[in-house]
Amino acid sequence: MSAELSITPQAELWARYSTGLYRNEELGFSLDLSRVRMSPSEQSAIAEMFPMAFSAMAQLEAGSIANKDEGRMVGHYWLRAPQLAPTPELEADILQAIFDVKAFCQAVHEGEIRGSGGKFTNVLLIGIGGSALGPQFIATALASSQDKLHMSFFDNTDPDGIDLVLSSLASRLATTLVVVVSKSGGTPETRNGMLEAQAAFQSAGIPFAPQAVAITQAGSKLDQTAQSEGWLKTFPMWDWVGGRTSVMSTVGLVPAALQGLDIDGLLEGAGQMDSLTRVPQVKENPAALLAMAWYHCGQGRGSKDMVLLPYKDRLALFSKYLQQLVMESLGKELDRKGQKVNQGIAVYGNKGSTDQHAYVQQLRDGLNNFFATFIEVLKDRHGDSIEVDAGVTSGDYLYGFYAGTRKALYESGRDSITITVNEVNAHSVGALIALYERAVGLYAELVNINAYHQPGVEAGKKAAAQILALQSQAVEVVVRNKASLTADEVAKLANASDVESIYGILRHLAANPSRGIVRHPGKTPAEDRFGKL
Ligand SMILES: O=P(O)(O)OC[C@H]1O[C@](O)(CO)[C@@H](O)[C@@H]1O
Repeated sequence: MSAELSITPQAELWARYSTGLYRNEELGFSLDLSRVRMSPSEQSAIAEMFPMAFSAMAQLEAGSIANKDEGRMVGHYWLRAPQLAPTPELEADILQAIFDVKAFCQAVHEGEIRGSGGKFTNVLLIGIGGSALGPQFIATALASSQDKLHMSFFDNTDPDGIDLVLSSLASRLATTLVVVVSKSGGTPETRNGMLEAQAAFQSAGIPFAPQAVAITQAGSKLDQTAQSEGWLKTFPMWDWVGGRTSVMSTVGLVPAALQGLDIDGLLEGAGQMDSLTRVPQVKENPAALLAMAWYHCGQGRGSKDMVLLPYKDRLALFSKYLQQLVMESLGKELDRKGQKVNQGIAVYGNKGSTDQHAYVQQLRDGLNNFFATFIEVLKDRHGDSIEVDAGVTSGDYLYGFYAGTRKALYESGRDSITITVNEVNAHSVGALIALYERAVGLYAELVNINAYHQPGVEAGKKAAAQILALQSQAVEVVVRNKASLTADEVAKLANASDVESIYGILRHLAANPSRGIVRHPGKTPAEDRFGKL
């Protein structure tokens, strides 16, 4: 057999890897698509769609109304390149906000701004979705023993979860700075968290307002509350920054700076990646390469899930962060022509090698309905490692498990992407965030959807409001009646048809004695009776 036909798979893969690897030495970043089975003709076919995507992205950065459904610009790239903002006023606003964040946090760190108990020791951030996920991801990814303030989060309206955080803050409330984050200023979960925090401060006899910061749009309900109650500080959010792309705005910069993290590094890393992903050639643009691989793997319909496997504990929250960034951006019913497409890419993952002892079994041998994205971090740790075997460290094992899993998946016909960074630091975290923000934006152009609105979440919010309205009707009926009633009887007396919702509401209330409702179990839910406690 002639030499050129005797290429072994390893030699062929090595050739594919080394010729196709996208690398940027300055950022210490590389992107490997060699384990995505995509022929040159398939790549060319997808690449033909990119000039339109690059042009749309350029218009977006120039200030077009890229979010047509909400009539808004999409300006998260300007947060790390203010000079790109479409007006001098916006540029000035961005620069002023960064200046104010630094000045405020310096005053907190130096004790010029203090709590009733002295210098601040803790931050309690209250937010949800993009108003919490970005701050949580960065706080975890960049945490160190040098942190200036300890970070805690309310990111849900779960009383038990709130109690758990409050108990960890117990003796330190007097030196805890509360940062309430809500772009709309009206998200119920965040409002509830704020009220719970205020109640905790009140029962501890600590004034809340002097230790409270709001990050929200001017004029929002939260802004009005902060102004009327005389909170310590407010920072602006702008309508041209979406919640899931807000981490480089005050939403992420305030908590990161309070923690003592390098916010300039975050912004610089993101800005450097933005420059790379602005290049209008697919092969020279890491975000375009990523979007092309997503499109190929899922045939432009998200038919395969994106499994995130960072082999670094610090990056464990990245998959949760990307779930919102990717799925709230791409998970849409209609495309921009109004056609029903039910688009999206499902995202899940945690970290390697941990996940090899959880679901990698199915990835290797089960349903081939995914593509993996490995994130390899070259630097093992600060300082030296012990040897766990002769000449082998735990970091060698982590590398071996990554490389082995990548090989095992490829050999069983599963595609994977590998992103490699030298180490996890503010620059590389900023760059990773920016990479995915751009890849989502470019991919959305390929499938012609608006990546910047979220109509689907409004449905859930409206339904929740209906349930709460039903609750007050049901309670009023139960309290008014001496005899206990079945859910069906309550529904009839409340002129409500949704018996099951009434049952669920009353069963939940009865499980929490302080609510004054008791459940007398019958043989079936229909026979359960509810009365006053
Ligand atoms: O910052 P807000 O307005 O409280 O919204 C929180 C989150 O809720 C959503 O609006 C809907 O999930 C997200 O887009 C956003 O990040």
